[in-house]
Amino acid sequence: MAFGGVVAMNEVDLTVREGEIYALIGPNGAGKTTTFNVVTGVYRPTTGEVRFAGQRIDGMKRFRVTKTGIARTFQNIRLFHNMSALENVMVGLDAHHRTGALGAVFGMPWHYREERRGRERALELLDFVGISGRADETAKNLPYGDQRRLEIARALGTDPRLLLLDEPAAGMNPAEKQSLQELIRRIRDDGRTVLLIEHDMGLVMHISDRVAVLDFGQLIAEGTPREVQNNPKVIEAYLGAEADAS
Ligand SMILES: Nc1ncnc2c1ncn2[C@@H]1O[C@H](COP(=O)(O)OP(=O)(O)OP(=O)(O)O)[C@@H](O)[C@H]1O
Repeated sequence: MAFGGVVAMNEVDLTVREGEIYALIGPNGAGKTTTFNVVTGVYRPTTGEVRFAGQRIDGMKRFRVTKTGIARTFQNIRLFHNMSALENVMVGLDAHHRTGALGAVFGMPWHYREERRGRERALELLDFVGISGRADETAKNLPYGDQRRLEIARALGTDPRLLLLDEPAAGMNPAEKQSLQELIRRIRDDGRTVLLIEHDMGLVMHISDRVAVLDFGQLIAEGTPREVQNNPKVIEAYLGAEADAS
């Protein structure tokens, strides 16, 4: 993936297996978010392919990618700040509803039935992520950790086979990180695959089945957490980044 002269990802070849928790790590600017954007249809890769469950998805429009079974959260939380937690999840579900706005305008009975079902499903999802007690609170008033959970609930609303989480632990305290870790495991145990960008190495090394390391747009290592931690190229990339920052 190139942006003018900047090659953000260069010959990155990754395979995420069904049912695993796979982490993408690397110093700032390594190409992690770009990878998410290429997978989810925000960018069309300059060259190369993206396949999901055997199907080519590179260059597909974002809503089509969603329909194939991929959902994501963002590094900077993107919620409807003035809506309640419940409404935020329901909006995500609406994309999959049959009747939509027309049914609402004409007061169709099936619309109300679907709305009731949507409400129930949204509550289930809030319960799953552990914030059902805050369903009616306005999103912007939720504590930061709960806003991140709400984003995950909303992403799960499309019933994805693959969930991409962009720095889910950012800004969380240790207790919140611990329960996030459990939540990510439950998402996987629910039959979904998780692809994760995360800077918190403790969390990454605890929950990931495999880890890929990007540096300057190149894939420099891939393997189990232990393999990656002991890889000299990885150690160098991180130490180099620290030296640059100091
Ligand atoms: N739309 C864009 N236009 C131009 N350059 C871009 C664009 N998106 C990303 N880049 C460049 O691609 C490179 C990789 O950026 P990316 O955001 O993917 O890194 P990252 O690994 O996610 O970093 P961070 O951990 O800081 O979020 C950077 O040099 C960035 O400036």
